[in-house]
Amino acid sequence: TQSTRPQRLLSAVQKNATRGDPCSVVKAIDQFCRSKEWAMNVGDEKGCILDSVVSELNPTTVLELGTYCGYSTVRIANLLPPHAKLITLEFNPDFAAIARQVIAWSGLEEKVQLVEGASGDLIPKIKQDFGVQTFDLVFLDHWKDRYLPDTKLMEACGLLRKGSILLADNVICPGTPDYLEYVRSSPRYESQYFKSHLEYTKVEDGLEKSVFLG
Ligand SMILES: O=C(NCCCCCn1ccnc1)c1cc(-c2ccc(F)cc2)cc(O)c1O
Ligand SMILES: [Mg+2]
Repeated sequence: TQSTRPQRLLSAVQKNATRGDPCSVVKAIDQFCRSKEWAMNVGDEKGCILDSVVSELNPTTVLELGTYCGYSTVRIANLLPPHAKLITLEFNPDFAAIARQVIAWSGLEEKVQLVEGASGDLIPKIKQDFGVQTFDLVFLDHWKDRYLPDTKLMEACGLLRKGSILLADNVICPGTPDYLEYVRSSPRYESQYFKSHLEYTKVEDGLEKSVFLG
């Protein structure tokens, strides 16, 4: 039977990266996506912007919406302090199965909790089921039409506090127009656009960083 792109990406990690070395896992995925097959990881260019936001914030609680193969999960977890926790939600069980193996190969399982399911169903359960009260950082990288409803849901569930940071991928390509309009016009957010490119291409894309003002 035919392998899937996530399976081929995982094979490239297991072949070219060193177990327990998150940087080599990130490098192996970027090399695979540049030289073999494009895949929808945040990528190296936007990944550097992600790294700088994480490093500056030094978060202890992080929520990632959209794990895919775990590329950004590994980038973020690699920069977290010892007892910090990253919860990552993935709807697609095939993606989740690959991501678990990529995260394990990087040796960062201790810092990561991957939960399978729909963000709309899981977000209201986070406080009771995962022992997190609020998130210092949320990385949005799942279905683009879920960014806005899930942001409103996180507000309603009290998962954001004054100073919480939302960092959203793909605000230009594929685009999240309703979300962008909301965080840029709402008095409850201070937003900033980081211009970049769609992963592994010359197409414009960028990250929107929005601080929740409470
Ligand atoms: O759709 C994307 N991500 C969501 C994947 C499914 C999420 C499932 N899920 C997880 C949790 N809840 C639901 C995405 C797409 C593209 C892209 C850009 C150009 C193009 F021509 C084709 C594709 C680039 C990205 O960087 C992306 O992130
Ligand atoms: Mg993305």
